Amino acid sequence: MTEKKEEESEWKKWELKKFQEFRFEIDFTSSITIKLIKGTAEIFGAELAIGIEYEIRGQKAAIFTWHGCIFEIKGECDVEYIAEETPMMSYLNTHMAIEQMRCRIEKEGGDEPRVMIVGPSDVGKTTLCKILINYAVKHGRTPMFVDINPNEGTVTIPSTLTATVIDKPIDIEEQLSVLPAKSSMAPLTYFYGYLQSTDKLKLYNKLLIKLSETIQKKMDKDSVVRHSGLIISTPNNLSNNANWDTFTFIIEKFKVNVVIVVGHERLYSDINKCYQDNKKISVVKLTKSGGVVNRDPSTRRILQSYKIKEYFYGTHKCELAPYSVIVPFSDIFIRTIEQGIAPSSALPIGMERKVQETRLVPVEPTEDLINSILALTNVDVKENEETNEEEDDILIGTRLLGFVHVTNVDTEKKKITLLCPCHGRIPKKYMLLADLKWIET
Ligand SMILES: Nc1ncnc2c1ncn2[C@@H]1O[C@H](COP(=O)(O)OP(=O)(O)OP(=O)(O)O)[C@@H](O)[C@H]1O
Repeated sequence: MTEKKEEESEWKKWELKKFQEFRFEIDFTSSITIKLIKGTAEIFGAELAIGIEYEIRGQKAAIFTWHGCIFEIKGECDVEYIAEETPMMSYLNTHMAIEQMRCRIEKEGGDEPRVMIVGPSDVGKTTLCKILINYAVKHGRTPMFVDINPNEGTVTIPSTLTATVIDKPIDIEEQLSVLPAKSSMAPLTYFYGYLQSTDKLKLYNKLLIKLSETIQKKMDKDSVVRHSGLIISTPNNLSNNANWDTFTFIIEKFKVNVVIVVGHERLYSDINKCYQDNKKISVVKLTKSGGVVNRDPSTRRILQSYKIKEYFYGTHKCELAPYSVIVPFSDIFIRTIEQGIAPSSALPIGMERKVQETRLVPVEPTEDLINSILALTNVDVKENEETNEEEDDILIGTRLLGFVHVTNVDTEKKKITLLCPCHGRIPKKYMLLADLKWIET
Protein backbone atom coordinates (compact mmCIF):
# COMPACT_ATOMS: atom_id res chain seq x y z
CA MET A 1 0.00 0.00 0.00
CA THR A 2 2.75 2.47 1.02
CA GLU A 3 4.75 1.41 -2.05
CA LYS A 4 1.80 2.18 -4.33
CA LYS A 5 1.43 5.61 -2.71
CA GLU A 6 5.12 6.33 -3.29
CA GLU A 7 4.84 5.28 -6.93
CA GLU A 8 1.78 7.47 -7.41
CA SER A 9 3.46 10.46 -5.80
CA GLU A 10 6.24 10.34 -8.44
CA TRP A 11 3.68 11.59 -10.95
CA LYS A 12 3.10 15.34 -11.07
CA LYS A 13 -0.20 16.58 -12.43
CA TRP A 14 -0.44 19.53 -14.83
CA GLU A 15 -3.51 21.22 -16.22
CA LEU A 16 -3.54 23.32 -19.39
CA LYS A 17 -6.33 25.63 -20.54
CA LYS A 18 -7.11 25.79 -24.24
CA PHE A 19 -4.34 27.29 -26.45
CA GLN A 20 -1.74 26.99 -23.67
CA GLU A 21 1.44 24.98 -23.97
CA PHE A 22 3.71 23.30 -21.46
CA ARG A 23 7.34 23.76 -22.50
CA PHE A 24 9.96 21.39 -21.21
CA GLU A 25 13.60 20.43 -21.68
CA ILE A 26 15.18 17.12 -20.84
CA ASP A 27 18.73 16.08 -21.75
CA PHE A 28 19.94 12.74 -23.10
CA THR A 29 21.18 11.37 -19.78
CA SER A 30 17.79 11.26 -18.03
CA SER A 31 14.19 10.76 -19.06
CA ILE A 32 10.66 11.79 -18.20
CA THR A 33 7.40 9.94 -18.76
CA ILE A 34 4.32 11.80 -19.94
CA LYS A 35 0.75 10.49 -19.63
CA LEU A 36 -2.34 12.31 -20.89
CA ILE A 37 -5.22 11.91 -18.44
CA LYS A 38 -8.00 14.02 -19.92
CA GLY A 39 -8.67 16.25 -22.94
CA THR A 40 -6.54 16.54 -26.06
CA ALA A 41 -2.86 17.42 -26.37
CA GLU A 42 -0.14 17.27 -28.99
CA ILE A 43 3.62 17.59 -29.26
CA PHE A 44 4.50 19.50 -32.43
CA GLY A 45 1.25 18.33 -34.04
CA ALA A 46 1.51 14.65 -32.99
CA GLU A 47 -1.40 13.78 -30.74
CA LEU A 48 -0.91 12.10 -27.37
CA ALA A 49 -3.25 9.20 -26.66
CA ILE A 50 -5.06 9.09 -23.32
CA GLY A 51 -3.49 6.70 -20.78
CA ILE A 52 -0.38 5.90 -22.85
CA GLU A 53 3.02 6.52 -21.21
CA TYR A 54 5.57 8.25 -23.43
CA GLU A 55 9.19 8.10 -22.34
CA ILE A 56 11.04 11.17 -23.54
CA ARG A 57 14.74 11.98 -23.44
CA GLY A 58 17.04 14.45 -25.18
CA GLN A 59 14.21 16.77 -26.24
CA LYS A 60 13.23 20.40 -25.93
CA ALA A 61 9.57 20.46 -26.82
CA ALA A 62 6.07 21.59 -25.87
CA ILE A 63 2.75 19.92 -25.09
CA PHE A 64 0.11 22.11 -26.71
CA THR A 65 -3.66 21.86 -26.33
CA TRP A 66 -6.48 23.21 -28.52
CA HIS A 67 -9.24 22.33 -26.04
CA GLY A 68 -7.59 22.03 -22.60
CA CYS A 69 -6.10 18.94 -20.98
CA ILE A 70 -4.78 17.30 -17.85
CA PHE A 71 -1.59 15.25 -18.01
CA GLU A 72 0.97 13.80 -15.62
CA ILE A 73 4.74 13.75 -15.73
CA LYS A 74 7.09 11.35 -13.94
CA GLY A 75 10.71 12.48 -13.60
CA GLU A 76 12.46 15.82 -13.42
CA CYS A 77 12.56 18.19 -16.40
CA ASP A 78 15.57 20.52 -16.68
CA VAL A 79 13.17 23.32 -17.62
CA GLU A 80 9.37 23.36 -17.31
CA TYR A 81 6.80 26.15 -17.61
CA ILE A 82 3.39 26.94 -19.05
CA ALA A 83 3.18 29.53 -21.85
CA GLU A 84 0.05 31.46 -22.73
CA GLU A 85 1.16 32.83 -26.09
CA THR A 86 2.02 30.57 -29.00
CA PRO A 87 1.98 30.99 -32.79
CA MET A 88 0.03 27.71 -33.15
CA MET A 89 -3.09 29.38 -34.62
CA SER A 90 -1.05 30.92 -37.47
CA TYR A 91 0.70 27.56 -38.01
CA LEU A 92 -2.70 25.83 -38.22
CA ASN A 93 -3.98 28.45 -40.69
CA THR A 94 -0.89 27.90 -42.83
CA HIS A 95 -1.57 24.18 -42.81
CA MET A 96 -5.20 24.81 -43.82
CA ALA A 97 -4.08 26.94 -46.78
CA ILE A 98 -1.68 24.17 -47.88
CA GLU A 99 -4.44 21.59 -47.45
CA GLN A 100 -6.70 23.67 -49.71
CA MET A 101 -4.04 23.49 -52.42
CA ARG A 102 -4.09 19.68 -52.10
CA CYS A 103 -7.90 19.56 -52.32
CA ARG A 104 -7.78 21.85 -55.37
CA ILE A 105 -5.48 19.50 -57.29
CA GLU A 106 -7.88 16.62 -56.68
CA LYS A 107 -10.81 18.64 -58.07
CA GLU A 108 -9.28 20.89 -60.72
CA GLY A 109 -5.69 19.74 -61.18
CA GLY A 110 -2.80 22.17 -60.78
CA ASP A 111 0.36 22.20 -58.75
CA GLU A 112 0.88 20.31 -55.53
CA PRO A 113 2.18 22.32 -52.55
CA ARG A 114 5.96 22.50 -52.51
CA VAL A 115 6.64 24.31 -49.28
CA MET A 116 10.06 25.60 -48.31
CA ILE A 117 10.73 26.89 -44.80
CA VAL A 118 13.50 29.45 -44.37
CA GLY A 119 14.83 31.64 -41.59
CA PRO A 120 17.89 32.23 -39.43
CA SER A 121 19.15 29.76 -36.84
CA ASP A 122 16.95 28.66 -33.96
CA VAL A 123 13.62 30.11 -35.06
CA GLY A 124 11.76 26.80 -35.13
CA LYS A 125 12.03 25.86 -38.83
CA THR A 126 12.38 22.12 -38.19
CA THR A 127 9.62 22.30 -35.59
CA LEU A 128 7.29 23.97 -38.10
CA CYS A 129 8.12 21.23 -40.63
CA LYS A 130 7.11 18.62 -38.03
CA ILE A 131 3.85 20.44 -37.25
CA LEU A 132 2.92 20.77 -40.95
CA ILE A 133 3.80 17.10 -41.58
CA ASN A 134 1.75 15.88 -38.60
CA TYR A 135 -1.27 17.98 -39.57
CA ALA A 136 -1.01 16.73 -43.17
CA VAL A 137 -0.83 13.10 -42.00
CA LYS A 138 -3.91 13.72 -39.81
CA HIS A 139 -5.72 14.64 -43.04
CA GLY A 140 -4.68 11.29 -44.54
CA ARG A 141 -1.82 12.79 -46.60
CA THR A 142 1.65 11.36 -47.15
CA PRO A 143 3.91 14.39 -47.60
CA MET A 144 7.54 14.10 -48.49
CA PHE A 145 9.89 15.64 -45.93
CA VAL A 146 12.94 16.99 -47.73
CA ASP A 147 15.81 17.83 -45.40
CA ILE A 148 18.53 19.80 -47.15
CA ASN A 149 20.03 21.12 -43.92
CA PRO A 150 23.22 19.04 -43.53
CA ASN A 151 23.86 20.43 -40.06
CA GLU A 152 21.27 18.46 -38.15
CA GLY A 153 20.62 15.12 -39.77
CA THR A 154 17.02 15.22 -38.56
CA VAL A 155 16.21 11.93 -40.30
CA THR A 156 19.51 10.04 -40.55
CA ILE A 157 22.91 11.41 -39.61
CA PRO A 158 24.28 14.94 -40.06
CA SER A 159 25.98 15.87 -43.36
CA THR A 160 23.37 14.12 -45.49
CA LEU A 161 20.53 15.35 -47.70
CA THR A 162 17.38 13.27 -47.41
CA ALA A 163 13.83 12.88 -48.67
CA THR A 164 11.36 10.76 -46.69
CA VAL A 165 7.73 9.96 -47.41
CA ILE A 166 5.88 10.24 -44.12
CA ASP A 167 2.70 8.26 -43.75
CA LYS A 168 2.16 8.27 -40.01
CA PRO A 169 2.45 10.87 -37.25
CA ILE A 170 6.00 11.58 -36.12
CA ASP A 171 6.87 9.34 -33.19
CA ILE A 172 6.58 11.33 -29.95
CA GLU A 173 9.44 9.45 -28.29
CA GLU A 174 11.87 9.01 -31.20
CA GLN A 175 10.91 12.01 -33.34
CA LEU A 176 12.11 11.60 -36.93
CA SER A 177 14.90 9.14 -36.24
CA VAL A 178 14.85 6.57 -38.98
CA LEU A 179 16.95 3.67 -37.86
CA PRO A 180 18.54 1.35 -40.39
CA ALA A 181 16.47 -1.49 -38.97
CA LYS A 182 13.18 0.31 -39.67
CA SER A 183 12.59 0.15 -43.37
CA SER A 184 8.98 1.33 -43.63
CA MET A 185 10.13 4.95 -43.79
CA ALA A 186 13.47 4.33 -45.49
CA PRO A 187 14.68 7.77 -46.56
CA LEU A 188 16.32 8.57 -49.82
CA THR A 189 19.78 9.60 -48.61
CA TYR A 190 22.64 11.40 -50.35
CA PHE A 191 26.00 11.89 -48.72
CA TYR A 192 27.32 15.44 -48.66
CA GLY A 193 29.87 14.87 -45.93
CA TYR A 194 30.12 18.43 -44.58
CA LEU A 195 28.05 20.23 -41.98
CA GLN A 196 27.54 23.59 -43.73
CA SER A 197 25.96 23.89 -47.17
CA THR A 198 28.59 26.51 -48.03
CA ASP A 199 31.56 24.22 -47.22
CA LYS A 200 31.51 22.66 -50.71
CA LEU A 201 28.87 24.65 -52.53
CA LYS A 202 29.44 23.04 -55.91
CA LEU A 203 29.02 19.58 -54.44
CA TYR A 204 25.99 20.72 -52.44
CA ASN A 205 24.34 22.13 -55.57
CA LYS A 206 25.08 18.95 -57.49
CA LEU A 207 23.36 16.89 -54.79
CA LEU A 208 20.39 19.27 -54.75
CA ILE A 209 19.91 18.64 -58.47
CA LYS A 210 20.19 14.89 -57.99
CA LEU A 211 17.78 14.90 -55.05
CA SER A 212 15.23 17.07 -56.89
CA GLU A 213 15.34 14.78 -59.95
CA THR A 214 14.81 11.66 -57.84
CA ILE A 215 11.93 13.32 -55.98
CA GLN A 216 10.36 14.30 -59.29
CA LYS A 217 10.56 10.69 -60.50
CA LYS A 218 8.91 9.48 -57.29
CA MET A 219 6.14 12.06 -57.65
CA ASP A 220 5.54 11.19 -61.29
CA LYS A 221 5.02 7.57 -60.27
CA ASP A 222 3.02 8.08 -57.07
CA SER A 223 0.07 10.47 -57.30
CA VAL A 224 -0.79 10.14 -53.58
CA VAL A 225 2.66 11.45 -52.60
CA ARG A 226 2.49 14.08 -55.34
CA HIS A 227 -0.83 15.49 -54.11
CA SER A 228 0.52 15.63 -50.56
CA GLY A 229 3.50 17.69 -51.73
CA LEU A 230 6.87 18.59 -50.27
CA ILE A 231 7.87 20.14 -46.96
CA ILE A 232 11.46 21.36 -47.30
CA SER A 233 13.68 22.13 -44.31
CA THR A 234 16.58 24.42 -45.24
CA PRO A 235 19.94 25.42 -43.75
CA ASN A 236 19.83 28.58 -41.66
CA ASN A 237 22.64 30.23 -43.68
CA LEU A 238 20.15 30.66 -46.57
CA SER A 239 18.92 33.74 -44.74
CA ASN A 240 22.28 35.49 -45.45
CA ASN A 241 22.31 37.74 -48.49
CA ALA A 242 25.53 36.05 -49.58
CA ASN A 243 23.62 32.83 -50.20
CA TRP A 244 20.82 34.34 -52.28
CA ASP A 245 21.92 32.36 -55.36
CA THR A 246 21.56 29.07 -53.49
CA PHE A 247 18.17 30.18 -52.25
CA THR A 248 16.83 30.90 -55.76
CA PHE A 249 18.52 27.72 -57.05
CA ILE A 250 16.54 25.62 -54.51
CA ILE A 251 13.28 27.38 -55.44
CA GLU A 252 13.93 26.60 -59.10
CA LYS A 253 15.11 22.99 -58.74
CA PHE A 254 12.42 21.87 -56.27
CA LYS A 255 9.74 23.96 -58.05
CA VAL A 256 8.87 25.59 -54.74
CA ASN A 257 5.53 27.44 -54.77
CA VAL A 258 5.18 28.37 -51.08
CA VAL A 259 8.03 30.02 -49.17
CA ILE A 260 7.48 30.34 -45.44
CA VAL A 261 9.81 32.78 -43.71
CA VAL A 262 10.03 32.28 -39.95
CA GLY A 263 11.17 35.01 -37.59
CA HIS A 264 12.98 37.34 -40.05
CA GLU A 265 11.20 40.50 -41.29
CA ARG A 266 13.96 41.65 -43.66
CA LEU A 267 14.31 38.27 -45.32
CA TYR A 268 10.55 38.14 -45.80
CA SER A 269 10.58 41.58 -47.38
CA ASP A 270 13.51 40.68 -49.72
CA ILE A 271 11.87 37.43 -50.86
CA ASN A 272 8.50 39.09 -51.27
CA LYS A 273 10.02 41.84 -53.41
CA CYS A 274 11.86 39.32 -55.55
CA TYR A 275 8.79 37.16 -56.24
CA GLN A 276 6.00 39.79 -56.19
CA ASP A 277 5.43 39.45 -59.94
CA ASN A 278 5.56 35.68 -59.86
CA LYS A 279 1.96 34.52 -59.42
CA LYS A 280 3.11 30.93 -58.89
CA ILE A 281 5.06 31.58 -55.68
CA SER A 282 3.40 32.67 -52.42
CA VAL A 283 5.55 34.09 -49.66
CA VAL A 284 4.25 33.75 -46.10
CA LYS A 285 5.62 35.29 -42.91
CA LEU A 286 5.28 33.47 -39.58
CA THR A 287 6.47 34.48 -36.14
CA LYS A 288 8.97 32.53 -34.09
CA SER A 289 7.57 30.72 -31.07
CA GLY A 290 8.78 32.04 -27.72
CA GLY A 291 9.53 28.42 -26.81
CA VAL A 292 12.26 27.85 -29.40
CA VAL A 293 15.50 27.15 -27.62
CA ASN A 294 18.82 28.59 -28.81
CA ARG A 295 21.55 26.02 -29.27
CA ASP A 296 25.19 27.12 -29.05
CA PRO A 297 27.89 25.40 -31.16
CA SER A 298 28.81 22.96 -28.38
CA THR A 299 25.16 21.90 -27.89
CA ARG A 300 24.88 21.40 -31.64
CA ARG A 301 28.00 19.21 -31.63
CA ILE A 302 26.47 17.10 -28.84
CA LEU A 303 23.23 16.74 -30.82
CA GLN A 304 25.16 15.75 -33.96
CA SER A 305 27.11 13.17 -31.98
CA TYR A 306 23.88 11.73 -30.53
CA LYS A 307 22.36 11.43 -34.01
CA ILE A 308 25.35 9.36 -35.15
CA LYS A 309 25.28 7.25 -31.98
CA GLU A 310 21.57 6.61 -32.58
CA TYR A 311 22.33 5.39 -36.10
CA PHE A 312 24.58 2.64 -34.77
CA TYR A 313 23.08 1.89 -31.34
CA GLY A 314 19.41 2.80 -31.84
CA THR A 315 17.18 4.69 -29.42
CA HIS A 316 16.01 3.76 -25.90
CA LYS A 317 12.83 2.45 -27.55
CA CYS A 318 14.55 0.41 -30.24
CA GLU A 319 18.09 -0.57 -29.33
CA LEU A 320 20.40 -1.93 -32.01
CA ALA A 321 23.37 -4.24 -31.64
CA PRO A 322 26.03 -2.99 -34.05
CA TYR A 323 28.93 -5.29 -34.82
CA SER A 324 32.59 -4.82 -35.64
CA VAL A 325 34.22 -6.32 -38.66
CA ILE A 326 37.93 -6.46 -39.56
CA VAL A 327 38.55 -6.07 -43.27
CA PRO A 328 41.86 -6.21 -45.21
CA PHE A 329 42.86 -2.97 -46.96
CA SER A 330 42.56 -4.81 -50.27
CA ASP A 331 38.77 -5.18 -49.77
CA ILE A 332 38.12 -1.51 -49.03
CA PHE A 333 37.70 1.09 -51.79
CA ILE A 334 37.42 4.63 -50.50
CA ARG A 335 36.98 7.81 -52.52
CA THR A 336 37.00 11.38 -51.28
CA ILE A 337 36.65 14.88 -52.74
CA GLU A 338 40.02 16.20 -53.89
CA GLN A 339 41.34 18.41 -51.09
CA GLY A 340 43.85 21.20 -50.67
CA ILE A 341 42.70 23.30 -53.58
CA ALA A 342 41.77 26.91 -53.09
CA PRO A 343 38.04 27.49 -53.65
CA SER A 344 37.02 29.32 -56.85
CA SER A 345 36.38 32.50 -54.86
CA ALA A 346 40.01 32.57 -53.67
CA LEU A 347 41.53 32.53 -57.16
CA PRO A 348 42.71 35.76 -58.84
CA ILE A 349 39.99 37.38 -60.97
CA GLY A 350 39.84 35.91 -64.46
CA MET A 351 41.61 32.72 -63.53
CA GLU A 352 39.64 29.56 -64.34
CA ARG A 353 39.56 26.66 -61.92
CA LYS A 354 41.13 23.62 -63.44
CA VAL A 355 40.14 21.15 -60.79
CA GLN A 356 36.49 20.66 -60.00
CA GLU A 357 35.27 20.73 -56.41
CA THR A 358 33.51 17.51 -57.23
CA ARG A 359 36.41 15.35 -58.44
CA LEU A 360 37.05 12.22 -56.42
CA VAL A 361 40.40 10.67 -55.55
CA PRO A 362 41.21 7.27 -54.00
CA VAL A 363 42.13 7.15 -50.31
CA GLU A 364 44.77 4.80 -48.93
CA PRO A 365 43.84 3.72 -45.39
CA THR A 366 46.03 5.34 -42.72
CA GLU A 367 45.54 6.02 -39.02
CA ASP A 368 44.02 9.39 -40.00
CA LEU A 369 40.90 7.48 -40.93
CA ILE A 370 40.21 6.45 -37.33
CA ASN A 371 36.84 7.85 -36.12
CA SER A 372 35.74 8.74 -39.66
CA ILE A 373 32.27 7.93 -40.90
CA LEU A 374 32.28 6.28 -44.34
CA ALA A 375 29.22 6.25 -46.57
CA LEU A 376 28.66 2.93 -48.31
CA THR A 377 27.47 3.56 -51.86
CA ASN A 378 25.61 1.20 -54.14
CA VAL A 379 28.28 1.41 -56.85
CA ASP A 380 30.27 -1.75 -57.63
CA VAL A 381 34.04 -1.53 -57.59
CA LYS A 382 35.56 -1.62 -61.08
CA GLU A 383 38.56 -3.74 -62.02
CA ASN A 384 40.19 -0.74 -63.60
CA GLU A 385 40.81 1.82 -60.85
CA GLU A 386 41.05 4.82 -63.22
CA THR A 387 38.06 7.14 -62.89
CA ASN A 388 36.68 10.00 -64.92
CA GLU A 389 34.36 12.91 -64.22
CA GLU A 390 31.27 11.04 -65.37
CA GLU A 391 31.97 8.14 -63.02
CA ASP A 392 32.65 10.55 -60.16
CA ASP A 393 29.23 12.08 -60.76
CA ILE A 394 27.58 8.68 -60.56
CA LEU A 395 29.40 7.89 -57.34
CA ILE A 396 28.61 11.24 -55.72
CA GLY A 397 24.97 11.11 -56.77
CA THR A 398 24.33 7.52 -55.72
CA ARG A 399 21.79 6.56 -53.09
CA LEU A 400 23.49 5.18 -50.02
CA LEU A 401 23.32 1.69 -48.57
CA GLY A 402 24.33 3.01 -45.15
CA PHE A 403 27.25 4.18 -43.03
CA VAL A 404 30.15 2.52 -41.23
CA HIS A 405 32.44 3.92 -38.54
CA VAL A 406 36.21 3.38 -38.66
CA THR A 407 37.27 2.27 -35.17
CA ASN A 408 40.82 1.13 -35.95
CA VAL A 409 43.40 1.05 -38.73
CA ASP A 410 46.32 -1.37 -38.42
CA THR A 411 48.85 -0.26 -41.02
CA GLU A 412 51.23 -3.13 -40.19
CA LYS A 413 48.69 -5.89 -40.71
CA LYS A 414 46.95 -3.78 -43.37
CA LYS A 415 43.55 -4.21 -41.74
CA ILE A 416 40.76 -1.81 -40.93
CA THR A 417 38.10 -2.27 -38.22
CA LEU A 418 34.63 -1.01 -39.04
CA LEU A 419 31.54 -0.65 -36.86
CA CYS A 420 28.42 -1.55 -38.85
CA PRO A 421 24.79 -1.06 -37.78
CA CYS A 422 23.70 -4.54 -38.84
CA HIS A 423 25.21 -7.94 -39.56
CA GLY A 424 26.42 -9.06 -42.96
CA ARG A 425 29.50 -8.87 -45.14
CA ILE A 426 30.79 -5.50 -46.29
CA PRO A 427 29.88 -5.52 -50.01
CA LYS A 428 32.49 -4.79 -52.66
CA LYS A 429 31.22 -1.27 -53.28
CA TYR A 430 32.85 2.13 -53.22
CA MET A 431 32.78 4.10 -49.95
CA LEU A 432 32.80 7.88 -49.66
CA LEU A 433 34.85 9.77 -47.12
CA ALA A 434 34.45 13.43 -46.15
CA ASP A 435 34.89 15.54 -43.03
CA LEU A 436 32.52 13.66 -40.77
CA LYS A 437 34.17 12.19 -37.66
CA TRP A 438 32.61 10.68 -34.57
CA ILE A 439 34.26 9.76 -31.31
CA GLU A 440 32.28 7.10 -29.51
CA THR A 441 31.55 8.08 -25.91
N1 LIG B 1 7.30 25.75 -28.55
C1 LIG B 1 8.45 25.16 -28.18
N2 LIG B 1 8.67 24.83 -26.89
C2 LIG B 1 9.83 24.25 -26.50
N3 LIG B 1 10.84 23.96 -27.33
C3 LIG B 1 10.68 24.25 -28.63
C4 LIG B 1 9.50 24.88 -29.13
N4 LIG B 1 9.62 25.06 -30.46
C5 LIG B 1 10.84 24.58 -30.79
N5 LIG B 1 11.47 24.10 -29.71
C6 LIG B 1 12.82 23.50 -29.64
O1 LIG B 1 13.78 24.53 -29.95
C7 LIG B 1 14.90 23.95 -30.63
C8 LIG B 1 15.17 24.70 -31.94
O2 LIG B 1 14.06 24.54 -32.80
P1 LIG B 1 14.24 24.10 -34.33
O3 LIG B 1 15.22 22.99 -34.47
O4 LIG B 1 12.88 23.88 -34.88
O5 LIG B 1 14.87 25.43 -34.91
P2 LIG B 1 15.54 25.65 -36.35
O6 LIG B 1 15.20 27.02 -36.79
O7 LIG B 1 15.16 24.54 -37.26
O8 LIG B 1 17.08 25.54 -35.98
P3 LIG B 1 18.38 25.55 -36.95
O9 LIG B 1 17.95 25.74 -38.36
O10 LIG B 1 19.19 26.70 -36.43
O11 LIG B 1 19.05 24.24 -36.71
C9 LIG B 1 14.55 22.48 -30.86
O12 LIG B 1 15.16 21.72 -29.84
C10 LIG B 1 13.03 22.44 -30.72
O13 LIG B 1 12.57 21.17 -30.32
